[in-house]
Amino acid sequence: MTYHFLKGHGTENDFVLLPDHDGTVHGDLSADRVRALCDRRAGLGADGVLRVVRSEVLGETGAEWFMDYRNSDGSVSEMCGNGVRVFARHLLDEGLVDADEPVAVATRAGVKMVTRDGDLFTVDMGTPRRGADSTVTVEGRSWPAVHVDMGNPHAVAFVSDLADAGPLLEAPGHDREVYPHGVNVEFVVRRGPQHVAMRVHERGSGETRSCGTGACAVMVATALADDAPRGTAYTVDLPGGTLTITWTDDDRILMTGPAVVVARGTTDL
Ligand SMILES: N[C@H](CCC[C@H](N)C(=O)O)C(=O)O
Repeated sequence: MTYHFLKGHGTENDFVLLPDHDGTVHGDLSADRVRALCDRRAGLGADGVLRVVRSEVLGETGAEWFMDYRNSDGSVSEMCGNGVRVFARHLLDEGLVDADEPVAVATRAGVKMVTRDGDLFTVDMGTPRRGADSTVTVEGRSWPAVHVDMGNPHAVAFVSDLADAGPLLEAPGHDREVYPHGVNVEFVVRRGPQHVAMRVHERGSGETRSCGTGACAVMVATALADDAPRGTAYTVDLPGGTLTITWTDDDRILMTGPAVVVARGTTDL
């Protein structure tokens, strides 16, 4: 069966978007099909899939549109920060939402509000939650890991050099009691005041060029270490680009970055 897709990315964290407004095209979006779509040789290639479906179809509320996010291994995740910017861009590009209002996107981690300013999109990522800290390991080396939950789980490790994380071809060792459903692991170095750089091994996708929720988790861990006042903006450099993250006075995380749609087409996958 042939159907439409779009390809987009946010700081080179890339996604296949599947319009499925009434849920009748991809209602049975299986892990196998997600893996086939994300395959970078035999498929379209992506870090994940964003299914575009009306919330009512899934019994969700809070916003007209629901971002059904899947990792490239087919697993389901609660939230995707770079993805929600691309998702909001798509809704605006297609005239599916009022361009004069913030875009509301329902997700498994609640409703996210997205505002556009030219080529930049700002997402209210909600309130970060701290969990039990632990340790992550790579090739026999270990580091303390700060536990930040952005609707999905993160373990943030400060390292002296991003190369310390090694090739990141497999998931870093982590405490499965602290992270029973797996974890996104970020490695961070300082670049200056309110300025860090990171790499990430994503649960279900492997090392990616960027991770929006991961950048938020990194900012939270760094701001806590700095005892930074609320309202301080941090610059987070990722292999795929730069995001600006702010922790507001009312304890919410705002993430600002680009979102582009690079292709539209049809596929039989
Ligand atoms: N790339 C996404 C994160 C996906 C998280 C997913 N790997 C998980 O299992 O939580 C982002 O921009 O936030």
